[in-house]
Amino acid sequence: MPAIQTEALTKSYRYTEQRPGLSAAVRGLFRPDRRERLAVDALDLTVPRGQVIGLLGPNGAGKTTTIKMLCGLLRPTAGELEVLGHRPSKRGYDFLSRISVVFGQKSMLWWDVSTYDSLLIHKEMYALAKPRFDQTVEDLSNRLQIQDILNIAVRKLSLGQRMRCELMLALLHGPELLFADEPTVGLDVVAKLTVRTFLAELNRDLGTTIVLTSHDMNDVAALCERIVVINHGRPVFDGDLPALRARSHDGDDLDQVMSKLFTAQA
Ligand SMILES: Nc1ncnc2c1ncn2[C@@H]1O[C@H](COP(=O)(O)OP(=O)(O)OP(=O)(O)O)[C@@H](O)[C@H]1O
Repeated sequence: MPAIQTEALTKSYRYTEQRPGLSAAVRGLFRPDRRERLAVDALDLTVPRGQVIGLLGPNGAGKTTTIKMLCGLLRPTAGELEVLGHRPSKRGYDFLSRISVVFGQKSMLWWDVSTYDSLLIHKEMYALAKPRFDQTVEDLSNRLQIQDILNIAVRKLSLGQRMRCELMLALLHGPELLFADEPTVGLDVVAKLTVRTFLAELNRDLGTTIVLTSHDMNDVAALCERIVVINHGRPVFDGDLPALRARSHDGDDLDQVMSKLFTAQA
């Protein structure tokens, strides 16, 4: 059974267009201008277990929407979806204890308490036994080099420190599948390298399946054995790094290859 299997997975958002100006805003109260935006358009995707896949695309391509459906945070509008043999939107305990998600742009840590306190809350949520909890905390904090900052309030951490703590919290319960949505956004080169090395080791040592989104092609080149590029919610490329590089002409670097891929399909 693959880690992820989708068939014609579709999500459209309904929203109300806000018109500029006071009188238009008042008119809008009585006659709202309802619109629909197709964010993910009949996506077919199969991800085998143990794969590190890069889900790439321009801003607004539908990457975050796809990830939110895969982890059950959003209900699809249409299509079929199975993740680790489960229907994600049911949000069953067995499913939730086998996956995890980390967002570079959104914190899952409690802001006013230390990372260690957040870890203790997750220990209870996932019913982890004390010896396993202690062992995992020691192992992950060594790998992420955060032993010294576990007891500091999260709001006092730098972005790079917080991101490493986010990863630790996300992985405390030993998920088989990790969704990492822009985990290196805003990080300096040293912090980016630490996160990349950590994710590579996680996949190599524990066989964790990883779905990564990133706008940094160095992350993708270092980590992803497979790259799926989506635009307007549809795949426009599915292959490995050499196949992506093979699209390079006149010495284009990977950013230029991606840029051409985005605009050609727009
Ligand atoms: N709650 C919402 N209501 C209406 N439209 C939405 C909503 N959330 C996302 N969208 C739209 O859906 C499309 C896909 O958005 P999504 O956030 O999935 O893109 P993305 O590929 O993750 O972009 P980025 O790289 O900028 O994070 C965009 O056009 C966005 O404006």
